[in-house]
Amino acid sequence: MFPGSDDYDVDIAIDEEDVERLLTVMPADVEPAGELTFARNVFVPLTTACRYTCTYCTYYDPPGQASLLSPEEIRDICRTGAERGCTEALFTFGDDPDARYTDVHDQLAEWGHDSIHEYLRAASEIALEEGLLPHANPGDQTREQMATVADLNASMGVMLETTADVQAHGGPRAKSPGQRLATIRTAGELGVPFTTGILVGIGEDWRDRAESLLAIRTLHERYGHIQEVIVQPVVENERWNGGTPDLATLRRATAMARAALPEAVSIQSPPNLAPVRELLDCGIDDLGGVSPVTDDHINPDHAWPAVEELRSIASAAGVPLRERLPVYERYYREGWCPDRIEDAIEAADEAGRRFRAVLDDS
Ligand SMILES: O=c1nc2n(C[C@H](O)[C@H](O)[C@H](O)CO)c3cc(O)ccc3cc-2c(=O)[nH]1
Ligand SMILES: C[C@H]1O[C@@H](n2cnc3c(N)ncnc32)[C@H](O)[C@@H]1O
Ligand code: MET
Ligand code: SF4
Repeated sequence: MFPGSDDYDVDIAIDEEDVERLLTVMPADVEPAGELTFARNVFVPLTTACRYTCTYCTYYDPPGQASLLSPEEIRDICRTGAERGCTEALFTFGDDPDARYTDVHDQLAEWGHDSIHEYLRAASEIALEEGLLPHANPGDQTREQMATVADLNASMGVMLETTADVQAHGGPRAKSPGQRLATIRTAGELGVPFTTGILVGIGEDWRDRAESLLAIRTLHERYGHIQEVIVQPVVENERWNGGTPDLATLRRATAMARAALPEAVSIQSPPNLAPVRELLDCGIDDLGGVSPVTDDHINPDHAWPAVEELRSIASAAGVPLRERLPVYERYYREGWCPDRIEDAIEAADEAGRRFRAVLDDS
């Protein structure tokens, strides 16, 4: 059905009638949300080594030049974040650095790790020790890789981006939609609360957007694990001059996401990349993770707004702003969280950091 589906044994059939219905959805057809949520995080870019070469991405460095954060650097970032009231350590970094990056491999081996996932496990331990809840998005993951870190993560994520074969993902080192769908499925099988989303403006058309959202819905219907769907505009940078979607496109794509997913699944718009004030009537109910401490290392030209700005946005929408944890409340209540995560939430409360109050503040 989707490019690469067979390679990863992904069995998702999209109903043509559902596609047609989504293609008619406009902003006026969706209900605005009753509140806006956000999370406070620190961005921990473990490595800029990446197996892929997405043409819109300035994050990755070529072999020989890639960075690798040391355990001490990870601890420093997490400690500062905890001191500044953050709840989440966002581990998002280059996808599965392979044998092309021998220097990265050698450094990991010197620190006693066979793979980036083993290192991610160690990094998640550090975050927990410093009082933060890990949320890892290392891109595509095998079941074995995800299982290596799942018990130390409050939630995990990968952007589906698109189910279409687009040139931006092309070339010899191409992302495969089938592999990304398989990653989202694996999270469902392992019971990991999950964040995903679409990247708008990378060469996909309206039908591709509808099919991508329906593929996410299908996996959520099977496992119930999708906590939020990000509708993210691609933004220009020194590698990407393919433009950013115009407002009408972004409004329609956001409304389409709202219409495609059940109400319990949040629709997130990133306030440093998208004109969120113009999207408030398109069904968004979450503003994602913002950091008082670190840059958005993926889009460093786009600074996070301060929480005061989020408050002003919510007030423009006439709805309350509520802080949340990286794991959504219902998953915590329904017992999805691994023991270590439940313990960390409890320990934060005992230390006066009130993680449960963030959950309860609804
Ligand atoms: O699951 C993901 N979360 C991403 N997040 C996290 C997200 O905004 C929230 O922290 C999650 O909603 C946690 O629930 C980002 C946060 C940033 O600060 C910058 C970039 C991203 C990108 C992603 C992403 O691709 N996937
Ligand atoms: C964390 C997510 O950031 C997205 N990402 C990478 N480069 C860009 C860009 N130029 N604009 C917007 N999003 C981008 C990818 O979809 C990745 O999954
Ligand atoms: C730094 S981009 C986010 C993580 C991963 N490389 C991906 O594209 O999915
Ligand atoms: S978007 Fe992620 S997978 Fe693509 S090149 Fe950048 S770091 Fe690698």
